[in-house]
Amino acid sequence: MRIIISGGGTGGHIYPALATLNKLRALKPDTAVLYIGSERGLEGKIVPEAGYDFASVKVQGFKRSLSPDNFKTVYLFLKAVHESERLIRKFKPDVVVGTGGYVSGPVVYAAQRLGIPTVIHEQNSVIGVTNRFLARKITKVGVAFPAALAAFKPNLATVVGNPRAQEVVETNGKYDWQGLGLKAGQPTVLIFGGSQGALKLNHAMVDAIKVFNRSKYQVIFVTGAKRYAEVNEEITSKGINVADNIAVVPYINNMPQLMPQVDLIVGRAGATSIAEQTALGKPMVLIPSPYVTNDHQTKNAQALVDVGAASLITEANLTGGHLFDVINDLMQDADKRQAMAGAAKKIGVPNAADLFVNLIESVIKE
Ligand SMILES: CC(=O)N[C@H]1[C@@H](OP(=O)(O)OP(=O)(O)OC[C@H]2O[C@@H](n3ccc(=O)[nH]c3=O)[C@H](O)[C@@H]2O)O[C@H](CO)[C@@H](O)[C@@H]1O
Repeated sequence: MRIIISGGGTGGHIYPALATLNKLRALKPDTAVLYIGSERGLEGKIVPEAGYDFASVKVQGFKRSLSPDNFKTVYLFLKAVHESERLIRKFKPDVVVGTGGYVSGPVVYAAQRLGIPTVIHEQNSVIGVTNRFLARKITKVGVAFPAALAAFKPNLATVVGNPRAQEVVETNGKYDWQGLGLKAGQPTVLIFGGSQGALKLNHAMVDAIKVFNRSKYQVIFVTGAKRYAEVNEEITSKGINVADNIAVVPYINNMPQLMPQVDLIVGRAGATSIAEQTALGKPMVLIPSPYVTNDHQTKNAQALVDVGAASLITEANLTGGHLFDVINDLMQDADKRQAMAGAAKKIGVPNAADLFVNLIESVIKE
């Protein structure tokens, strides 16, 4: 099979694409792959590191207000369609797959213009702008949440879960705790604000370090790569001591190895993170980002709170003290964590990569 895949901007769109490619390669080692991403997104670093050929096009998002910048967005889009057509003609894929983010718009649209089968994956329960645009001419759609089915024409979309969920479930092996300066076999909470880190969560965590210093469990505080320097400055300028049970790090490169090992996960309610955490059956504290389209993270989080898998903190109520109290209560209560873990696991889709790969193969056979 020859496949072009595109998705990017943030990890939530990139990791499902990579998990799909990894599964395809495991099943069919001779699969030829080209990943097309944006020039500025995280994919420019993550994809080549994962060992896939990478090409980039330049795109930017629409501003919600009437802004002259939107003319530039349209111009870049048309240019990216043209460039994608050139890449597609050269690579000759059997199928072109989009996993969301602005960049997948021109790439999948170009394939549609050239009459090549196209598949998109929607990670969220509320369908994104790019996927809404592409849906008009799409061959097949895989969605993570049943709630997203209604956004597509009948029989077009299938629930497949999120391919990255299967990847974290199938990854085993030891984690290098020493690399984080922590110990293996200790109760541990993992705190991260999506793939880019979250400003308010970081501030709250810096305030909470003083109290976490005295806790009997370990804390991994992931700041987001771009925010690492500013978090360290804040820690230093406030004269805060960081005890040995706490690791402050910019990014976790090997999340599928780490996530299964931790006892509680605290973070945003991005769809891909949630898919991983439910498939693994992890108790969660979610602080949904209020800055995303149609407030979809609050909907993602609420669905988990409703089934008893997560506790919710709104960003408006997020302080260091409150964050510590919620985490500390759960870390003292193994029964509660176990009940939440069981509820999470019930809604996880641990075979999502198989399901999505089958969907992709079905359009080629058609
Ligand atoms: C601000 C924004 O637009 N957020 C969206 C974006 O979030 P974002 O990119 O933050 O996505 P998610 O939280 O869904 O996924 C983050 C991914 O990055 C990984 N990870 C994270 C931190 C780290 O240090 N290492 C690491 O590997 C996680 O394990 C996960 O696989 O895409 C999601 C999926 O469409 C959406 O639901 C989110 O609303």
